[in-house]
Amino acid sequence: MSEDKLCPDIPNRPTGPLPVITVAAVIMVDIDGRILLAQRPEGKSMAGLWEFPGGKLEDGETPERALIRELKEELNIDITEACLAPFTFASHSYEKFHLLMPCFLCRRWDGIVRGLEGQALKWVRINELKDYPMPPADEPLIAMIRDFL
Ligand SMILES: Nc1nc2c([nH]c(=O)n2[C@H]2C[C@H](O)[C@@H](COP(=O)(O)OP(=O)(O)OP(=O)(O)O)O2)c(=O)[nH]1
Ligand SMILES: [Mg+2]
Repeated sequence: MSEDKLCPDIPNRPTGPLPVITVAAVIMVDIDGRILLAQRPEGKSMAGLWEFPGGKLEDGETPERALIRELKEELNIDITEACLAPFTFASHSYEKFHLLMPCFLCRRWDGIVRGLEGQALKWVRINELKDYPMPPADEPLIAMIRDFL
């Protein structure tokens, strides 16, 4: 048997176990097909990068409940579970944790989007997404969104 590996190890990948953190995210699409990005504020990890709205699940919370809560807290809008369509997920090892991020699509919400936590918000066309640097976990999602929209 050859020792050659079909899938070589990714360099610099930590070998010890990483805590798995679940973050729910939503790709909000407006009537013109633009997508909402939020900029991570100064003082947070990955500050300045653009992300899909959402956040970490609290104990006992489903991804859908977490998004309903986060979008109210962060964007001042109301959404319902029925308007959250499971779309894809990201699974990515950062240095200190492994991110598991279920991503939903949402085209309907109540209220006007407003950044309640001082974060910059931007409605972006799919072809412009490349101009907004995103966390590494998000990079594979861009092609999936482009294929879908
Ligand atoms: N909401 C969101 N988070 C993302 C995306 N991509 C990505 O790597 N993340 C990471 C950044 C954070 O580590 C985590 C989001 O959790 P959070 O928004 O509740 O985190 P936080 O800023 O309160 O806390 P932290 O980053 O200081 O740990 O997931 C994304 O598209 N949307
Ligand atoms: Mg958040």
